[in-house]
Amino acid sequence: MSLFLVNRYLGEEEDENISKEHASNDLLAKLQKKSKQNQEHSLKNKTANHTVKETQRHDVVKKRKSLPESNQEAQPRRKKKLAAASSRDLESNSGSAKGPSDACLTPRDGQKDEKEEEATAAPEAESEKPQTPGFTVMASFENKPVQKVHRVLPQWLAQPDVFQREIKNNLVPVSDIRGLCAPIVQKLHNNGIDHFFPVQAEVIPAILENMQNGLLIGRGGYKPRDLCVSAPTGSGKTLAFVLPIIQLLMERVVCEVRALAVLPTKELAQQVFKVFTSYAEGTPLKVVMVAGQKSFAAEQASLSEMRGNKRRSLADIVVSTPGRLVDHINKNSGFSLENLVFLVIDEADKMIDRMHQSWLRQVVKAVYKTKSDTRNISTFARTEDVFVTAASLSPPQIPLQKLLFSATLTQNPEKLQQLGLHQPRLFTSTRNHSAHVCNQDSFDFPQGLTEFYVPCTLSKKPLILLHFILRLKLSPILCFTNSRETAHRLFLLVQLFGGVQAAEFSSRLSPAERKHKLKEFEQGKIQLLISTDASARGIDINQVKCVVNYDAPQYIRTYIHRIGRTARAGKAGLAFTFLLGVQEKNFLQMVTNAGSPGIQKQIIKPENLKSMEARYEEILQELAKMIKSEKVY
Ligand SMILES: Nc1ncnc2c1ncn2[C@@H]1O[C@H](COP(=O)(O)OP(=O)(O)OP(=O)(O)O)[C@@H](O)[C@H]1O
Repeated sequence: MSLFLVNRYLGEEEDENISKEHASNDLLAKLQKKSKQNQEHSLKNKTANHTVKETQRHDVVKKRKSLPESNQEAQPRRKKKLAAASSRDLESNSGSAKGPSDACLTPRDGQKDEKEEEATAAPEAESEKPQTPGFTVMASFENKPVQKVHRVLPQWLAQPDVFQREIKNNLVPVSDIRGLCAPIVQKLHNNGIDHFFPVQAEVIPAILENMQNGLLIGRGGYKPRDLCVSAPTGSGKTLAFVLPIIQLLMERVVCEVRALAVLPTKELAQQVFKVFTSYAEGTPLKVVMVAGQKSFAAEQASLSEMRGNKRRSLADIVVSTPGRLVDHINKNSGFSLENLVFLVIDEADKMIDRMHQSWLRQVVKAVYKTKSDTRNISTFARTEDVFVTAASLSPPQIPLQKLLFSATLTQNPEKLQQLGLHQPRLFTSTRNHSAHVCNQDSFDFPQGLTEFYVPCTLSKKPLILLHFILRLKLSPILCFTNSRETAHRLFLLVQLFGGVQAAEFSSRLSPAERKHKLKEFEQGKIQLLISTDASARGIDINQVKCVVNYDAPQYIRTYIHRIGRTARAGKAGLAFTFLLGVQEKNFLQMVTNAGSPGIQKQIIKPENLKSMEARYEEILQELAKMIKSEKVY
């Protein structure tokens, strides 16, 4: 019995009574006859066409030689010929094998060369071809205004997990977070933390939910999803990854590098290292920093040691900068990432910009570099599979989960794609994520921040800054310049003026000096820290009341990170940007487009600066001499 009924064409005179075999023989004979007829027919046509084409070509040449014909006259005649040809085709319809595409014509006005004549003449002769009665005039267009195309986000970016931006009114008691173990809760309590900030309350459980019996396993036994977190500056992103990582690794038996946090600068690496160390205290976990603050050999010794002829890891958690990390991957045979489970990419947008250094490719290569001997004895496999299938998970894999954090995370899928994320999940407080259409340069600003811009001239900038400290008592002030030369010059000027405890912070200083200056600033020993963008990102300095953009930042991301050094952890803060007349329009536009809740104008009256002007004129000359002598040495 057949499974499917196949209907076959049996010809017009199908006789119900004849046998199947008989019918198919008949049909075959009929088809053969028809095919023979068609062949003869097409042969005849070819000969006829050739003769007609030749005659046409002769006619065209003759016409050209004798009388020039205007387009207006020629066009209707050509149309008539075509219409006649197509109606003949429709009538005859002799079952020619040629397709309708042969009949497509595109006559153009005002062009009458030999080719065109051929094109119009040929279909006239090829009477067998089916043709459409009308024809489309090409090369003519309507001048419509072009509609703007909006980028459409992939689903994970368009539908994120959204949390509250406002911190103070949305604190979550630590005890409300499921899955946090008692030692971590105790540690938080000791550090004076009884409530989580919104980003922490959302992200910590999301990382913890993949932990089962000390193993990292995603939903349904698959690889866990990678997480991207976009939250305002000072919203507590560091604890959001430090706490779950410590909790998930604290039960480990053998010491191996299982978590790696990569940050763009030494200062940031130092800061995150401190937080990891503080929460790893009292657990067997060892945290090591490799950011170039010590010699390579010293870092090498802190990462691993040789026991007999066996390598032994001395680090569970490594905090690093990309350059030094790549050095250790390539030159330190004792550094292994084969057991890595968490890869934290902090300040992720900055780290994506550093992708040309191919640090991530090197990390991934080191992670999946399992030696053949260990593969045989290990219960778990480590292979870099493009597709996650049941087969690819047998034997069970050691997964690698990527955790991305930034206050200005790019929404550009092309850029994010470079990170090779696995089914990513986005956590954000940004409002515009709800729409499928995105504005790439829109970000969330800290709730407690008040923004001002100060219209000024170049020569009045130092006086306004001094006025802020000496009269308005706004210190401690973190002041940003666009270059280290400006930072240095301004520092010298303020020092010469006197009455203000100032310091500079730029690449002119050694890492140790920079660390020292930051410490003094935090302790309140320095009222004014004049810095380049070296301290703009991620640096968490307690009690910065006020940020001054002495030079207006060129990019919105720079602005957001600079002003984010104040109004941290739900506190209030002020941000002033000095603007020259020519900068005002563009700067205000940039800030408004970025989603700023509002930037107010702050005018400093000239009479408020008058009393400082004489002294200022005096020191300008001294400053010029000082800079000249510095250049000589
Ligand atoms: N739950 C909490 N309770 C009180 N203070 C907290 C809490 N979480 C974090 N903090 C403090 O808030 C400050 C900002 O935290 P953190 O540096 O992690 O912010 P961030 O979001 O990483 O900022 P940035 O984007 O600028 O790097 C820190 O001083 C931190 O100690």
